Amino acid sequence: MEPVVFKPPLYQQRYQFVKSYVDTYKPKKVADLGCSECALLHTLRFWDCIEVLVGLDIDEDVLRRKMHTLTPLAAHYLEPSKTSLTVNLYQGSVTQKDPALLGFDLITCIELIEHLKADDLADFREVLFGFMAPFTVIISTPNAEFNILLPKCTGFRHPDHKFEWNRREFQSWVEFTGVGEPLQDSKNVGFCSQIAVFTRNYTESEESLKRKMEYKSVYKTVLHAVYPSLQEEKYLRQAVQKVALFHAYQIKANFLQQFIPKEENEESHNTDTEDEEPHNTDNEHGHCMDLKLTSKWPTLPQTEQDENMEPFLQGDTLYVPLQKIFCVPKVKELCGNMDNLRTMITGEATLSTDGNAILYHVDLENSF
Ligand SMILES: C[S@@+](CC[C@H](N)C(=O)[O-])C[C@H]1O[C@@H](n2cnc3c(N)ncnc32)[C@H](O)[C@@H]1O
Ligand SMILES: [Mg+2]
Repeated sequence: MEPVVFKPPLYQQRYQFVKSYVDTYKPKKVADLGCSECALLHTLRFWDCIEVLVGLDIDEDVLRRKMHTLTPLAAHYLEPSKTSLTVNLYQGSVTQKDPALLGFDLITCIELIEHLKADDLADFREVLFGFMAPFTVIISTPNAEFNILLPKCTGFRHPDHKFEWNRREFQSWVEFTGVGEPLQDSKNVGFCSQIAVFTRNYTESEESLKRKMEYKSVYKTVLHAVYPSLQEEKYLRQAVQKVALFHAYQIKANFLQQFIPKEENEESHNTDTEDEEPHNTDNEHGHCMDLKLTSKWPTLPQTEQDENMEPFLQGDTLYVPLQKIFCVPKVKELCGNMDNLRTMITGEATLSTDGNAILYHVDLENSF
């Protein structure tokens, strides 16, 4: 018999099933029970909608071996994401009730239930649907009928399996679907992995939730990782400072271009191509860089809008208006309004007394 080959591999199709659900329904709190090597959690980690990601497994060693795959890296601190994410890994049994798993939008149990003994399976059903009661549960488990298409499979698919259900056993209590279809001319055996999706059709009362929250914690925390995000004041402040002060510096550099003596300006651009923008004609003033030039400046702007927007020199102080920095789309997106911009750069830049401009000391005579 031709061995059945799944493309992509079956485990990836199971994960894809969950990812498609997440794409469609955008759950915020997601837990994976029997998460083992945390592979599903790892792929779900950067789904923007997910704010809390939890893994539970009875095997602490497997969690400890893989938990590093879920901790934030230096790159996450350099570029914090817009949305917040907390990842918790717990060691414990799915037959135990712990408030840590209350209030979830989605709980997945991928190839878990067949590892539970009959008693534990009964307890788990009560824990999952009675206590945890998430909005949605996705359960996948092997389909025993498919095993005739798996030549190497003589008993159960895995020595630790306590049972493998046929479709009827599973279908009697679930909305029925699955991944891993048999070839077209194969027998009608159903999917290789059977998948059940349960959706809660009632709203839990606050009183009931409160009662459950009072249960004693029993799981052991193996990992608690909070990813840096722009939801946190300190990371937002850092991001604003980085982008705003970079642009302020660029505005300053562009402004000062016009004072660079012509020859030097040409030298520094001796690799210019024809494609580049023509040089600012103000540079025609040549290299006689003296204070006459600076006193020629500022040509203070005419309209009020210009006044708010354009950098200008007063003596040896360059004013870079916050309004101009605020017009940079990324700055606007991060700050929302000018007051926030002002607050977040205070302390990192010197501001004018009215707080409307960043000040730079410039020494035009000795700068070029
Ligand atoms: C086949 S593995 C799950 C694979 C994983 N969900 C995936 O898709 O990659 C089954 C996992 O269930 C865990 N497990 C078995 N009994 C458990 C229990 N009572 N409570 C929590 N986890 C349990 C095992 O330690 C094992 O890691
Ligand atoms: Mg299994």
